[in-house]
Amino acid sequence: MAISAKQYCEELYERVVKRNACEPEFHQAVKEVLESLEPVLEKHPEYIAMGIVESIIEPERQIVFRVPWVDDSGQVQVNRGFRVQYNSAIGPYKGGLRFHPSVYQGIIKFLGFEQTFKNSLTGLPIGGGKGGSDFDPKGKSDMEIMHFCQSFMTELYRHIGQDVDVPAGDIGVGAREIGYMFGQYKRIANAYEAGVLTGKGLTYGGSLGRKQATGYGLVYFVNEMMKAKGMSIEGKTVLVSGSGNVAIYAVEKIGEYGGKVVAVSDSNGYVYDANGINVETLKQIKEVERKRIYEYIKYHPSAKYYEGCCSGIWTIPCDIALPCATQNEINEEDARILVKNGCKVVAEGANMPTNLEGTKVFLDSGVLFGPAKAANAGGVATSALEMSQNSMRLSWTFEEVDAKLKDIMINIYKNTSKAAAEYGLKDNLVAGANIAGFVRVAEAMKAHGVV
Ligand SMILES: NC(=O)C1=CN([C@@H]2O[C@H](COP(=O)(O)OP(=O)(O)OC[C@H]3O[C@@H](n4cnc5c(N)ncnc54)[C@H](OP(=O)(O)O)[C@@H]3O)[C@@H](O)[C@H]2O)C=CC1
Ligand SMILES: O=C(O)CCC(=O)C(=O)O
Repeated sequence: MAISAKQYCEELYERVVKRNACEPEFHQAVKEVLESLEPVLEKHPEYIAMGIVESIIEPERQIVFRVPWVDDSGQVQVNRGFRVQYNSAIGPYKGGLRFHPSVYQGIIKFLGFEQTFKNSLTGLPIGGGKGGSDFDPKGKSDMEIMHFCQSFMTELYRHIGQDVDVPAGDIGVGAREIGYMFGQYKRIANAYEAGVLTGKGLTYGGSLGRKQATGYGLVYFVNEMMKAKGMSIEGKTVLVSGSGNVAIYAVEKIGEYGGKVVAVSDSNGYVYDANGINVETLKQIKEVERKRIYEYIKYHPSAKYYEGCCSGIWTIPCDIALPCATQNEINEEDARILVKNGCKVVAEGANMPTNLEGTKVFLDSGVLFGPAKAANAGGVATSALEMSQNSMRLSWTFEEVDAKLKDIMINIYKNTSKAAAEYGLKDNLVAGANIAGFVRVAEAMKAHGVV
């Protein structure tokens, strides 16, 4: 007798844990997806019979490499580099590079796995991938960053290409790092292949609007979620964790919609400004000076700085919470405090910032919850728009890119809520995003046969 979808998913999850030991973030990401897919697999047993679920969990290729470089004191340093080419059913592998000391195989795998579903949700032809290194950019000189990026690309270049695998930025990787890596790629490959990386500078093939896209897209998604329930961002109090690329442009767009962000953070602490976080100050400190968030109170002495990582920010009463720093920054207790203090909307700018228990608290409490795969997909979607412009050798205006981004986020909201409702899970956008993201990739894999 055939086993039920539930039993299949439970047994598969056990095998995943065994085969990928000591990778808790990866297990967490897989568990959430398998739980969401149970009703789909009941209705479509062919996905089990054809091994689609098992295949989608297994990366197509995992590359691990040595990254030697020389620091400013002449000392040789050796880091580890990763690229996980997760799934190419619907397009070339696509996803960012993360430079952070916490990076190891399990982090890159969870990110690559989630990226596959996210990229599918954008409706654009991009497969899933992710990479990075345990290199810590903090406190490094510009020369050290350049030497590291060049060494990283000296190995990575042989695995990527504009029709093969297209990396971009993530934590610790912005336009500066992409610039150094692009320069090294061009030199080694002896080709001006503009579409090999995205998030490029505007003078050499970058797209207007890419820098803003993840944060802006997140707020477009929040706006759609709230509009559908007769609510609006205007006049709402908002918390944004992190103070990097995603956080800065989420703060900016919330302000444009009439909301007030009262706190932002970094891994050392958070700043509370009852007058509303000043986004120009934030850009000055983080994008120009590359300093810590406590510098904010030097510009705005009435604001307060609280030392300590990372839950403190979630104790501030708010209407909307936007976690935009890193994985598992909201646990069950943080979620309970947010709900108790009146938070009605949570949308994930970071990847997997809420753990499984925290997510359950939000869903059970009727909080409008926008999961990362859907809510932060605006960044990679705009990367795909950058690839299109590179292929056409054209540049769209900021307004053109931003209008396309907005349409994409509106469609992601529609498709995730429709998929949730179709399987009797109305308003559960976690399930909706996993289901809608899965089905598109699964159908392509089915068409390709066992490959
Ligand atoms: N950039 C993009 O286009 C996209 C990014 N994302 C996700 O958004 C999140 C933020 O990325 P992005 O803004 O690009 O990265 P940045 O490097 O620009 O900023 C990261 C921010 O998060 C904080 N942070 C990072 N790690 C930790 C940690 N372990 N504990 C506490 N705070 C931490 C950083 O503080 P500190 O400086 O102290 O380390 C910093 O304020 C990530 O989860 C990323 O995967 C998702 C989609 C697209
Ligand atoms: O723009 C990209 O290709 C990747 C963005 C990213 O890393 C993400 O969506 O998590």
